[in-house]
Amino acid sequence: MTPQARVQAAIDLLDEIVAAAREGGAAADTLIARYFKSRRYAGSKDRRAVRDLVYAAIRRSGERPETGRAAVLGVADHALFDGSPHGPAPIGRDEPMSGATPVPGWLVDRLAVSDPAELAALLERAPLDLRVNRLKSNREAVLAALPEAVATDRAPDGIRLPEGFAVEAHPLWQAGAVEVQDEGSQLIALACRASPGMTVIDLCAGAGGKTLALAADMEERGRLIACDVVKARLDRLMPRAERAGAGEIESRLLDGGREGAALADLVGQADVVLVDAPCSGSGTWRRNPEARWRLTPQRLDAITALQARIVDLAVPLLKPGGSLVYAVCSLIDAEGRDQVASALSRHSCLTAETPIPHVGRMRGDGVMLTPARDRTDGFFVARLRRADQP
Ligand SMILES: C[S@@+](CC[C@H](N)C(=O)[O-])C[C@H]1O[C@@H](n2cnc3c(N)ncnc32)[C@H](O)[C@@H]1O
Repeated sequence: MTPQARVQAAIDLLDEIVAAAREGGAAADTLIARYFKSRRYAGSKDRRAVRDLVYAAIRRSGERPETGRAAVLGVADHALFDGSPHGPAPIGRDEPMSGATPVPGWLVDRLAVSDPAELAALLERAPLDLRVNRLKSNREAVLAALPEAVATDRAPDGIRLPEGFAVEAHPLWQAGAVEVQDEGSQLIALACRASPGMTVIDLCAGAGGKTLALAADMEERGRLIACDVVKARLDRLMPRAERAGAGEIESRLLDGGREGAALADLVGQADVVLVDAPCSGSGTWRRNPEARWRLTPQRLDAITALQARIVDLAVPLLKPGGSLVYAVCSLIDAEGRDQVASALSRHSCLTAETPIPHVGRMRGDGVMLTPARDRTDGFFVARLRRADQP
């Protein structure tokens, strides 16, 4: 492909990505893979160049662009818009070009961070973090086996690797000694203070990233119950648990809207309930910058209503003295600070505790972690303790 044809390919792809973001269609990665499947003439260098251009355009623009061409005009060499065959048409006078904005305009005032360096860091490339699985190994042994790795600053089992490290091909990963997990996620599992003998419920377990960290803390003693409403996600947990040597995890599929039915026997039983709630994912834009084009005020309202409903499901599961750990990978206050303030006002039995001493910055009754200050994904986490007497 000529450089001009690569630019046109990026424009065509971005048209599809913009439409999919508007209509709730497939993710950018899926659309890129599909595009090249039907264009076998594109070599690996072409694919990489087009992909890089597409992602540069997505990262540059917090606002969903009107067209793929407006998005590409912001990142491609304008000399390539020369009208040559298979390339883009020459640039017209006053042609719209999408601006460089990290955050969609409507969200600017709703984020917990406003400093330009904090905002820019939300779109920087994310590091590759692993959690060493203490059921199989320890950090010193893994660091000795991976000379390119360094220990993370705060998560005691975390290590950080250079970009592009093929972790799933490594024998340590295949043996279950390490799991891919951002240091921020590791710190949230740590906020649960799970220990052997406890009953711990991971209410929004997904494919079990944090469940596995909790299992290591519990050393296979006690009860660890992983719940979710999506069967495909829970199904992915069991093979991971097997690889990690965490065989004692119970999993429960919940019926969305009628979750209480499958939780009835757990009322008043839990030392800890982790609510790693479904959220906008605004703290993980650096991994998924396209998510900014999909979020709308209406969608955010629906997400926050669901979060509040899940908190209300979690509270009765706590035993007196038990703790609810609420977390979102988001820096939108409505999902973090305000959600917890509202939970505390609805449930007078709860009081806020410091989630993780000396980590992050206080935000309301919780703590936030940000890419710029903490070098993690963006998170909000709070720990709410139920009074000893019911
Ligand atoms: C942020 S993700 C969880 C990620 C997971 N804890 C991890 O560490 O990999 C949120 C999860 O909440 C689940 N979810 C959505 N609605 C739910 C509900 N009503 N009850 C329980 N889980 C729900 C989603 O399916 C999704 O897997």
